[in-house]
Amino acid sequence: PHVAAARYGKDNVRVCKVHRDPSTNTQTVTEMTVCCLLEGDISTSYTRADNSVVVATDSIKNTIYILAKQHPVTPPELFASTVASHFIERYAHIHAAHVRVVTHRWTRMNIDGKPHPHSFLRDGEEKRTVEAVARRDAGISVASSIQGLTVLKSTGSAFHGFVRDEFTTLPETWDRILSTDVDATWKWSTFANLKAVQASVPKFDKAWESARDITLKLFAEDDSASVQATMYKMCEQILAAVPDVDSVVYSLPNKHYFELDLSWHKGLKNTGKDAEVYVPQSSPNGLIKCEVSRS
Ligand SMILES: O=c1[nH]c(=O)c2nn[nH]c2[nH]1
Repeated sequence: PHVAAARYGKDNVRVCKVHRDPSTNTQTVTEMTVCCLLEGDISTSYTRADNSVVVATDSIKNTIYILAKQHPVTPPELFASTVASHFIERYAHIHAAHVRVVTHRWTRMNIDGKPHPHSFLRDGEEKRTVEAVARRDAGISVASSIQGLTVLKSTGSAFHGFVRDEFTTLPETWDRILSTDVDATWKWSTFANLKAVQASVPKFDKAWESARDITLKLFAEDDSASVQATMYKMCEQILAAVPDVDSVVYSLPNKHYFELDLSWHKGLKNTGKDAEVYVPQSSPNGLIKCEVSRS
């Protein structure tokens, strides 16, 4: 037997960085959870108990804090690339570094109609996530995501015309509740090196805002024929809005809200056009995935 693949490192490294701007007496908070896994000439640490090739995961954790102190932590695309590049540059026997940065929401409070200088709120568990992979002599691949953005629309969603056979019980509908947790990823064209990522810094926040706005606008306005049809439109519009992105990936659970027949109670009408009271389903859920590439 031989080691077919291996990577190791530290997961769930929680980082909070406070930026203080004395000129405006305003402070900004960035909180993230980092995972950093290394690949390279490390097989002997598995096969021969050879620890001489192991950069301890504790040292990886220390490095993440030091780099957070010495370098910008925003946009997350830059920080993830900074961390990944560090390990390739510093250790000749490490050939790839996989870094995931999950950023949490700390939205500045508006107090009496004014942005507060140093107070923030967690307005949702939605995450902005980045995965950067730096490979020796092969540049840096960066994928940006929105995850856990939970949305619901109470109409404007239909699902009919699907396969009807001896396995089918689902009634067709022209008007249903649609709810999902958005998981959207846009994959950037490979960056040659960290300098190339730094040169693209102005594009990352704009791309995230575009992807988020496109997702919410289409979710709200599309007269949805299915999750599939609506998510494809989201992919198309993100590709059109962000030229440096090669492909877009969506993974959307269909979080069902079932109609409830109450007619057994004195003929109470609560289905179809009379539906008002629904039963939210925890499980099972539909799960609809797609990747749409530019060419
Ligand atoms: O939007 C939907 N797509 C599907 O594939 C599906 N299957 N059941 N309900 C569904 N809704």
